[in-house]
Amino acid sequence: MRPIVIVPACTRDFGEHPYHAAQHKYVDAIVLGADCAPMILPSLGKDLDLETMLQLCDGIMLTGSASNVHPSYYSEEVLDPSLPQDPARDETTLPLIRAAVGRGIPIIAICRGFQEMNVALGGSLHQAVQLVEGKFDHRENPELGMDEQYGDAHKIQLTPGGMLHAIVGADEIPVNSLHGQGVNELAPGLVIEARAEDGLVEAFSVGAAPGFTLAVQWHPEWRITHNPYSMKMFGAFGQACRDYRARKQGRP
Ligand SMILES: N[C@@H](CCC(=O)NCCCC(=O)O)C(=O)O
Repeated sequence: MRPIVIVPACTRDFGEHPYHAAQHKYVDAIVLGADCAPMILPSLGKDLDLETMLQLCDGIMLTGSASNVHPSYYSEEVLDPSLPQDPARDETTLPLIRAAVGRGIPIIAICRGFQEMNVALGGSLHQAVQLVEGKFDHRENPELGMDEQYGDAHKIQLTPGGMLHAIVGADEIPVNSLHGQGVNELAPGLVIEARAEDGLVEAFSVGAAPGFTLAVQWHPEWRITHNPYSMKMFGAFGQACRDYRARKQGRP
């Protein structure tokens, strides 16, 4: 039996009907990279039976999304109302993150998921990184094809001696970049695992968490089997989920 990894959905309207949706590349990475069983979790917010979901799962993946975490969660007004939001996803993931970290449930978080973790644990975001003095524009060019949009965009420097440095086995790696927002104030207790060349935090872990936690701003799920660094990251996450499941079942 493979460990179950829950994937909180984005809410989207397809025609007249609202859906709970997750992109294929994320759930595919859980299978191909972590050798776990993905299960998309409807973002029901306060109506979600959080306890049942936490009992059921052996890991959590927080995906990217074009939508932004609502800035009211870090006491700011919306800077650009034309950008998409997903309140139902916020209401689902932010309490889920806090509960899961406390229980040691393994978490891998990507892009929006990375930003959700920082906000859920008490941090804040730059709502438009490109407007911050000294920071690059980290957004993708939407006029390019997908392979170019998800291609290498810049390098990141991994924190020497850090968890991600140990997993990846390199001091510096190239990453893609498809985000307009980014970490401003890092939440208390988060450990920086990588920074971009402009100093922006690109990866962190939760220092005191009893379980595996890895949050990254880029997209390791993209064509995961073609990227050895991504396969190492997801491999470590998958092993953490297997270990968590074994402990839950009282096995060594
Ligand atoms: N909206 C946030 C997060 C950006 C993000 O997750 N981009 C990926 C969207 C498409 C995908 O899931 O691959 C921001 O703009 O910073």
